[in-house]
Amino acid sequence: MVEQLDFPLSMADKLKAYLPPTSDACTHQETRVWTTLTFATSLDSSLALAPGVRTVLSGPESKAMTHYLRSRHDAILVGVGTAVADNPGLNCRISDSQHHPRPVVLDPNLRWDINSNSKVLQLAAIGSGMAPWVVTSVPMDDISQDKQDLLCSYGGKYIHVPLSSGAFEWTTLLEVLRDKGIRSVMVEGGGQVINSLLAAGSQAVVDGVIVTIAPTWLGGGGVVVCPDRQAPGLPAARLRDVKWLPMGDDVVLCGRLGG
Ligand SMILES: NC(=O)c1ccc[n+]([C@@H]2O[C@H](COP(=O)([O-])OP(=O)(O)OC[C@H]3O[C@@H](n4cnc5c(N)ncnc54)[C@H](O)[C@@H]3O)[C@@H](O)[C@H]2O)c1
Ligand SMILES: Nc1nc(=O)c(N)c(NC[C@H](O)[C@H](O)[C@H](O)COP(=O)(O)O)[nH]1
Repeated sequence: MVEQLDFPLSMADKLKAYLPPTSDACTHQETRVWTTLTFATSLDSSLALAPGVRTVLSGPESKAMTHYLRSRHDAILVGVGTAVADNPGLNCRISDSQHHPRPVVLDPNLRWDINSNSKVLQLAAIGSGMAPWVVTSVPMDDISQDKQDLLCSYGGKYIHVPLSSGAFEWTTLLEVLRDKGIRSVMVEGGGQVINSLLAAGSQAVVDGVIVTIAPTWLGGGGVVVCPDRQAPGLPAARLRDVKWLPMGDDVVLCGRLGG
């Protein structure tokens, strides 16, 4: 049975200021990709009990919110650590939405063994999601034709982006996505992706931040959101235009960062 989630319009309205403009109100989207950072965290800033462990934090209401966010973005971006740990679907399961975001997976060294058993491809095959774009630093000529054909047969592809100081540069990544028709992206995680996006040189690309905070402490050893400081003695980042929305047992924190 395909899961169906509902998110009340009254709640959706409260998130509006933190989300990409709808196509009829589109202004800046021709030139920049609207970037929303969104994830669920424990009270001790953990995304998961340990790297590689799928950990449910969101309650039903905030989970529905996350899927509403998926209905409002062209793309959903995760790191290969999340792809490997969670075997995620990365689709939209809101009952009255026909839209699925394009999954984008940062996999510089092609660590993800994506195959016909991967949930994201199974969903794409039945029209309940889209096949991923895998962003890698491996040159296309070095990716086996079988691998490329498999992804292509589901409607996905590999995209080569060179590394800069050992990582993809966010402005470059977003330009690549924009050139392929993406106008909005939600970055879901995991820890390394979020910490890299919140780094001093990158956070300016973030428009909206929507964080689910679950009333639980996961304890030491988790996957932690803890970006580097801007400089010694200076905080890493601070949100503005902040709003807190209770959602079931969780609270959802909305704010703006760069933009
Ligand atoms: N609670 C949540 O909202 C949430 C969301 C997503 C993932 N998770 C959890 O987080 C864990 C995975 O997090 P993680 O930190 O281990 O992995 P991750 O998903 O952040 O992936 C890390 C990998 O992505 C690549 N990567 C990340 N940033 C990059 C950059 N700027 N340039 C180039 N490559 C980059 C690298 O290969 C890196 O090893 C899993 O347990 C998953 O269940 C939780
Ligand atoms: N909002 C949120 N609450 C959580 O409790 C949790 N664990 C995630 N995790 C985010 C991660 O990026 C993907 O949501 C998962 O990998 C599962 O993906 P699917 O639901 O199968 O698409 N996100």
